[in-house]
Amino acid sequence: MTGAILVVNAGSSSLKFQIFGIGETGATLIRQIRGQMDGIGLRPHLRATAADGATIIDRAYAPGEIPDLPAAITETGHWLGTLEGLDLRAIGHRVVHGGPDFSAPVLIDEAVLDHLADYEVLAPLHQPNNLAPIRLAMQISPDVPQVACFDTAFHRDHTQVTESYAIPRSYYDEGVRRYGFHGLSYEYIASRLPEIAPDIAQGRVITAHLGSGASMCALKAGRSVDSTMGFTALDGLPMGTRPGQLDPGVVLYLISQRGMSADQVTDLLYRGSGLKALSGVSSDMRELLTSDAPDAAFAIDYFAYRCGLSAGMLAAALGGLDAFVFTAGIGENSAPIRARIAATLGWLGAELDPDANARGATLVSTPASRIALYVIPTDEELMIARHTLALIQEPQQGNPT
Ligand SMILES: Nc1ncnc2c1ncn2[C@@H]1O[C@H](COP(=O)(O)OP(=O)(O)O)[C@@H](O)[C@H]1O
Ligand SMILES: CC(=O)OP(=O)(O)O
Ligand SMILES: [Mg+2]
Repeated sequence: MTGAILVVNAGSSSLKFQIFGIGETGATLIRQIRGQMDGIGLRPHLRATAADGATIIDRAYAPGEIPDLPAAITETGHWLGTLEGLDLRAIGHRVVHGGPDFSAPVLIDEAVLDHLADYEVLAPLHQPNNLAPIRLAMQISPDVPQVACFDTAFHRDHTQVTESYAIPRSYYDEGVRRYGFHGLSYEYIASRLPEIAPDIAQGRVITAHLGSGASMCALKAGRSVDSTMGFTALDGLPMGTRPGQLDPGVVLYLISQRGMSADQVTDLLYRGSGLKALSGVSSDMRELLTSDAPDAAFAIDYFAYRCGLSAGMLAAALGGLDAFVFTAGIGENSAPIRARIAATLGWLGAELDPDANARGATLVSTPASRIALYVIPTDEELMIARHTLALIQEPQQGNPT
């Protein structure tokens, strides 16, 4: 082993991290530690396991101890600092928004960091949390190179028709575009498909990243051709606390008729909508599935219905569909939600195998299904580690700062 790479992935409801050893040849990554702090502000829990599955830490906190992501970053950073014998060669970070200027991973310096801070307004739930650990590491370990890997980068070869809004072109030129997010997850899934389903990897695949944030991506021969998210991570599918697709007229109404400020609308759309608002119970799909509240069932109906609509839209973008992949927290773990969504794909010829689905098999469709249905666990952290390793070995800062 020739040192290690720490990967940090700050999502909207969790802080995930992994440590990879770099193999002797410098070309391989060996997973050593995988962990996350989740339930932030609700039921905070820090867990980490070694490569053999042994628990290294399993600690629950009171909600007030870890009320938000910054507190999770501080606590997790403190715990990582107690690990002995860690020969860190680089830190790779998930950064949600790369805007128009970053279409590939980049080595971080002060100028890059300032540039990325400009995009905080475009991803208020994520970008500040993505940048905070970078600043912290710059202070603690200024000599360790840090790499930013973007959610938006994998989608950056979309055509201009896909990427545009029908508003004056000058807005496109200044960066108002449909970017799409969860790109590291989709890039990882695209890298797995040739191993899992070589016949399908070259075909038309919708991948549904259903977590606390949720989106779908249309993959053609492993490349992203469209996605449900846009300029920000608000568009598309309903999410834990975000509404998904919303007529912009609703925003105008909130401002002009309800007198809401930009901050109030931001808070409503990023933190006060989605499953949480519809159910009145929780933003967490696990809690909705076990709740007896009628509004929890309504929120699930809404989620499944909107997933079906988006799948239809992306199937049109692909000109047909060969496979559908479920991934992320809900997609990987919830058989009932997969069943609900698979039912919305019935018109395309999808047929779920209920036993395989209940078991959480990789292939969950029947042999007769015209569309193959897969469950593939995502690994954004491995994708980040791969990019980080590539960049520290051959630093090319192709992006402007
Ligand atoms: N067994 C499960 N059944 C239903 N939902 C689940 C299950 N396990 C996790 N989830 C859901 O996954 C979501 C979190 O997904 P995740 O991909 O970890 O999100 P993020 O990275 O955005 O924080 C939560 O809504 C959680 O309820
Ligand atoms: C972009 C986004 O919504 O990310 P997450 O799912 O981690 O909230
Ligand atoms: Mg996530």
